[in-house]
Amino acid sequence: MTATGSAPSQARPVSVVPVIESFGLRKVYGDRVAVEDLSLEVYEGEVFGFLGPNGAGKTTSVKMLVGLIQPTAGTARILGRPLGDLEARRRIGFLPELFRFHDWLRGEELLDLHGKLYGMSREERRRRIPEVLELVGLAGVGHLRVRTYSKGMQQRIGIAQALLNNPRVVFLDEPTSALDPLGRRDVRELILRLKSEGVTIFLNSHLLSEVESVCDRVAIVNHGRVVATGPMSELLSRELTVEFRLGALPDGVVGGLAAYVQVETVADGPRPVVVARAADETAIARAVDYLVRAGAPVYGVVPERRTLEEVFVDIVSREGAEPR
Ligand SMILES: Nc1ncnc2c1ncn2[C@@H]1O[C@H](COP(=O)(O)OP(=O)(O)OP(=O)(O)O)[C@@H](O)[C@H]1O
Repeated sequence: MTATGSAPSQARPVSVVPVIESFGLRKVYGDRVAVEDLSLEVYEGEVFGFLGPNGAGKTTSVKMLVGLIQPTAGTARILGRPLGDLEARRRIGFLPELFRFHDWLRGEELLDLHGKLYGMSREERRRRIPEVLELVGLAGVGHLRVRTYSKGMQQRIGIAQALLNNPRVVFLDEPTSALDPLGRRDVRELILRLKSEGVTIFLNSHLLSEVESVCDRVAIVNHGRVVATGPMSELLSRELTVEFRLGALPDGVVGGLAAYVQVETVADGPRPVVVARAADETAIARAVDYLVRAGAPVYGVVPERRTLEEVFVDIVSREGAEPR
């Protein structure tokens, strides 16, 4: 996807103006609770990752937020307006999961149809359609029928459709599932470019390395409720494993470490190595301070960097994630 205009930038500070606010959203189908209790806030200009195991209620949540289905209970505000508000819907872009296109249409015709549905004038559509085709890397193939597109091209035209109305907030449900690694990189760049323009992105994806590289904050949902949320850096620095490389230890020093971290293994010797679990980075700093005060030479402190995937698996398996 060629990014026209300015280069992607992550430098723009994320504001604290809430663009999406939900309060106890709930959706029940018959006797099945699809979403139990969804409460979250997403701020203007951030890339927000919405994660969870299969059946956790992600798609149902997104459908409620974009006004496609009615919640059974709870409320939400998008761009400061109530759910389903037409003014807000005009400024929302949405790429549904497994979107099925009118594949007999040409790419440009499909976008024209969606432009009409958004209420865009003929003039606006004529100007904007080539722009979004260029943005998603489909310039020059808009005249071909969608049925002749590869899966990756179909996903790109879906993203073009979601950006057609110059949205202020875009919901992307699995936007890269059909894309090859180059296509994924393109979408990542496009997301960062949109963010640099102040657009808020709500990203639903199972590709956790991708989420890790692009999201400012995330929420992990399980059984239809948020079980963890926060800035990406905070989530990744929770419950770290850390290795303390020490010198000759005065008696009882390792026992005293337990006040700061959970000691897992101690390898004795002239240079003892203590491996411990720490609640966060502050706990590591306190443990180091304690060691120094207790007269233990500290030669190294090596925190093990956790991936989002490890954090996700830890949180969800602790919660229990039976398929639903
Ligand atoms: N229209 C529906 N009628 C009945 N049950 C539904 C309906 N839509 C979703 N569900 C159920 O609600 C639960 C949540 O589904 P949802 O599609 O929101 O999960 P998800 O987190 O998006 O899953 P995935 O990651 O597999 O896409 C599931 O148990 C699903 O079977």
